[in-house]
Amino acid sequence: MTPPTIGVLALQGDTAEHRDVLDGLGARTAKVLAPEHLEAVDALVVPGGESTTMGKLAVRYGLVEPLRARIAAGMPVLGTCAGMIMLSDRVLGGAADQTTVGGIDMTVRRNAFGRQSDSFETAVRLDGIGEDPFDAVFIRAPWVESVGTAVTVLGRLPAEEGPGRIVAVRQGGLMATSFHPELTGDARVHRLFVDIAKGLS
Ligand SMILES: NC(=O)CC[C@H](N)C(=O)O
Repeated sequence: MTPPTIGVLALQGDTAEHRDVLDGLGARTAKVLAPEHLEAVDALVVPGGESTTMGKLAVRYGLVEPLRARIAAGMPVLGTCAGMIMLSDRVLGGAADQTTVGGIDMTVRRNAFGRQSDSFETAVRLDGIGEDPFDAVFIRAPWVESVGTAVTVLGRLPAEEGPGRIVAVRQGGLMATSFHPELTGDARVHRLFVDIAKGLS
């Protein structure tokens, strides 16, 4: 079986870091900046960055409908931070003209943690990556307010960070994290996603 090619949406945000982690896992990666690039990949990472800008660029590059179509057809996608917002069916605190792609039956709150904790790092237990908690970096992150019945919660903030906010989810081949798994030198979130892309998980 040929290994899947995993695209990284390169409109905006930290694309290079995701490609580095995926390359380190031996995955084949490709930049996605146009609809024809999307046709050439088997799975996609939507990185962190600024979801309003990313949404505008996705419209300008004609990627919104192709992305929705591929997601509807079952393409696995990992969305991190702004990427989580892009994959969410409903957004609270979005800009008036916020464009998302959707796919995961959830409501996220944008910039949810407020000024006091704009950025922080904390250990999060995640289903599917083993027992050791993941060192999760949150940067003006969203949290998940609620999920539909088809969504599996993979991880929540630990009790000392508040009332168990959901920060990682999966719905079929779609996976999303509030935090930036590409920044801490721990490839387990990406490994899980590569396994999903290979149909192994
Ligand atoms: N690090 C990030 O991706 C931040 C997300 C950003 N606050 C947004 O709303 O898109």
